[in-house]
Amino acid sequence: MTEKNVILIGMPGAGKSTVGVVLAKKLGYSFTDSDLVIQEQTGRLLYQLIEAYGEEGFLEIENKINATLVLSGHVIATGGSVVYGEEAMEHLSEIGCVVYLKLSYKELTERLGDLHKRGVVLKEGYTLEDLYRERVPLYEKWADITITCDGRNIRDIVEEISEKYLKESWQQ
Ligand SMILES: Nc1ncnc2c1ncn2[C@@H]1O[C@H](COP(=O)(O)OP(=O)(O)O)[C@@H](O)[C@H]1O
Ligand SMILES: O=C(O)C1=C[C@@H](OP(=O)(O)O)[C@@H](O)[C@H](O)C1
Ligand SMILES: [Mg+2]
Repeated sequence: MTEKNVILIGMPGAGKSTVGVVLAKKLGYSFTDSDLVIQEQTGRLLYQLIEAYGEEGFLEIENKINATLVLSGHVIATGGSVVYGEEAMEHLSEIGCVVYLKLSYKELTERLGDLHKRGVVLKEGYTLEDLYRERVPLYEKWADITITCDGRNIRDIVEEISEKYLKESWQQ
């Protein structure tokens, strides 16, 4: 690994975007949210992309944009569906330390509102539980560090990530 970045992955609602900005401040890094990069590069909102190109089309766009991010010294909050993109995940693993924000199914259901309003990529007939079961093995596969977030506040989570990241010398 030649670049120093922290990449946050996990289910929608796990806290990637909110934790990411606080972590960036603590590490003295910049902050990038892949979802916003997608919106900037396409000139459309995420739900508009899903409407226009369908879920598969959105995943292709997400894969391509994340696979071509050129960043160093950033905390990168990804979108929850990025783990379906093989090229994206290979690239992100190359440019930094991948941190999985793990949240139990129970706490996730309490935190998330209407999934469709949130723009979650959900195949026809899929429940949140199906999605959780399908994705957890992917998050686990790509994680360099896993942080259990249940019942914990943001400051606490940021503290644990930065401690583990700095200890493992990922930043060199
Ligand atoms: N540790 C936490 N405890 C309680 N609420 C949290 C925590 N982390 C995030 N949240 C809340 O959960 C919601 C989803 O967070 P967000 O950062 O958008 O998640 P993601 O980017 O992973 O989808 C937000 O309303 C946020 O304030
Ligand atoms: O998990 C998903 O299917 C998605 C999560 C969203 O990001 P967050 O994980 O930040 O909510 C966003 O990328 C898109 O709407 C799809
Ligand atoms: Mg987010």
